Amino acid sequence: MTATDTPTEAPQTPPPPPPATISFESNYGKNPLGEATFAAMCARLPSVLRQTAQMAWAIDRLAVILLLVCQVLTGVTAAVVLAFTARAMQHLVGNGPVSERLHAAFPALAVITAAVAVGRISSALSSYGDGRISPGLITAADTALVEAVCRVEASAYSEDGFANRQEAAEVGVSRTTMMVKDAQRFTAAFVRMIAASGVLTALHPLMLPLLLLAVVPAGLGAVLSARVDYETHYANVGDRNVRGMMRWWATTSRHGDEVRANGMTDYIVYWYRTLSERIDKRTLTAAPRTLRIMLATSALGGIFLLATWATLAWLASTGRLDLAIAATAVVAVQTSLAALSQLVINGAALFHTSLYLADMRSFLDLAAERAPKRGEMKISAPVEEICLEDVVYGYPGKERPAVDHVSLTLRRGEILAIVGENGSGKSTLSRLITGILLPDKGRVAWDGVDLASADPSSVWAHTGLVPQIFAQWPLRARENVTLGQPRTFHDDPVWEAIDAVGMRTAIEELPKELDTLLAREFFGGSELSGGQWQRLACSRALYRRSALLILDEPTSQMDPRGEHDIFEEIKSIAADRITVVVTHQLENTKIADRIIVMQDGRITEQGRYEELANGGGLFAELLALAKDR
Ligand SMILES: Nc1ncnc2c1ncn2[C@@H]1O[C@H](COP(=O)(O)OP(=O)(O)OP(=O)(O)O)[C@@H](O)[C@H]1O
Repeated sequence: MTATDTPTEAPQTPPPPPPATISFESNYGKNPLGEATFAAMCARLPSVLRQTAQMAWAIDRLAVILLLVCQVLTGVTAAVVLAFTARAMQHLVGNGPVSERLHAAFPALAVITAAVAVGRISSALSSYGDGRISPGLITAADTALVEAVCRVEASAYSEDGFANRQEAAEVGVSRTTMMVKDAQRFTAAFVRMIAASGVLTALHPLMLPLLLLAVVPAGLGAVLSARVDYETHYANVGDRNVRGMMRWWATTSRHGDEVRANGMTDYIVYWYRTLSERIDKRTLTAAPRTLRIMLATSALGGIFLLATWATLAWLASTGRLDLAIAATAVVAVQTSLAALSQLVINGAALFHTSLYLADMRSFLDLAAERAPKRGEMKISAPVEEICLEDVVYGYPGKERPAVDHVSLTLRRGEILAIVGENGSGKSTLSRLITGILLPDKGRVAWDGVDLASADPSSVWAHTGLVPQIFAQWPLRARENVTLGQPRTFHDDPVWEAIDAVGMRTAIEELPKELDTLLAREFFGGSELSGGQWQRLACSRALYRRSALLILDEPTSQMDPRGEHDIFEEIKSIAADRITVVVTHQLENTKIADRIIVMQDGRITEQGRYEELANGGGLFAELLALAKDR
């Protein structure tokens, strides 16, 4: 068929597959609310209030005091309004000319007006207090989450459910914004309710229980719908997490070419829509449940409210309640009703928020558990020897270890090359050498110090790593070199690292040289080519002048000159450090003092280039394949 031919019949192809169903069978696949009773859920409120208060106190004590004063004022003003309404009513519904009755009621009316004004001012001040606390609270929660994730042992990322719990915690962070507002509204309603119900009970002891019956169903409804809402959220966490990741990969300009030129757009859009519809479907199945709950509880509440008004009418019409008192009771019922409704609605909101915050807290606890607890031993430079003794490491959920009984000694001044086929364990071995991962069996020791008992930051103060997949930080060019290092007063060391990877001209051509933001997406930002980014990643590792330099496929995107420059630089600085190069470019291993060949997690050959090239093993075979073009 020629290029201009068109097929006469559309080929039969299966429809595109829907997104994979993500289900978690682990502990975290189970909704923690599944078996919680209504009473148990309500019992959470005091602890949520206490935690909110503690967190707010740590952010802004003055604002917390202001909020507390305002809550008390709200209650006092509500009580004053009701008490003086009763007094004013007695005058207003009494006998005599209207002007006289008004005159007699005037002082009480003035007090009511002043109390209402104070109530309004305290409510405005409450919003101000909340406004002062909330941003700090969100920042504290957000940074705590980012820090916790950055600090966990790298092995935690591979644990079942870790990413999903992180996603759930992210929702908790975004809900922090509601925390103070909900708590403040809840306590304000509580104080108002106490004040109003006190007055109401003084008017007639039967009124309050009836009112309570009228609003409790609404509270029950709000809590039960919050529970349904959370259940839906919980069921959707896995899908939402994958959708979020996919969204980033699909829409970031960095992968725009791959998406377009490989004709991926239609499938990605289909995938995204299908997954979103699956999430929507779960959300929609919750809607009738919520409706049923709301209708049933509203009906029940309505019946009790009718009973309250009927009782009031009966008390007044049978003379059991004075008319003036009955009129005040109407106001007190309205006030109590509003306060009680606010109490249950905000209580339910607080409960709702607390569910998400509990996820955040439990993730932070998990992250704290997974934070390195290795020991206090310090590593100091220069590092003379790194020794791996019968090291085994397997990723969670994998049957076969990625590194299997490896013993190896690296000495200062040596360049070690690690080669082997894909998946043979080269990167895992380098992660074990740097102490990013700790072995399941065996030990890795730097100058005799077992990394399992060494403070990891003291280890990483002496490492420089160029990983296979490196970050292109949206920072200035200078920070892309110095990131992770203390600042220097001048740029000479930065330029030195840039020269070492042959990037001087490219950086000088940037609009603001070292000050240029390396992110094309942002105004004033610039972009580097793939190879230039890789050179910059190498300069970042070289700049550290570390005792251990590990380069995992450092030149895969570089032109021959860049590759030559890097390897020359590696050779020239090798005497002071231990250098490890992981590479598939076997010619590059000529610079190594020793090459190890990995197969299925084990070292199967080692020696110098010439020995291995003529040794008739895997190295020789791979070399022959590389030359057979
Ligand atoms: N984070 C991870 N979680 C689970 N398994 C992993 C993880 N990283 C690697 N593996 C598995 O461990 C084995 C060794 O992987 P490793 O990345 O060390 O190989 P490699 O030799 O560096 O491969 P390549 O040449 O492709 O870079 C592989 O089977 C891989 O699937």
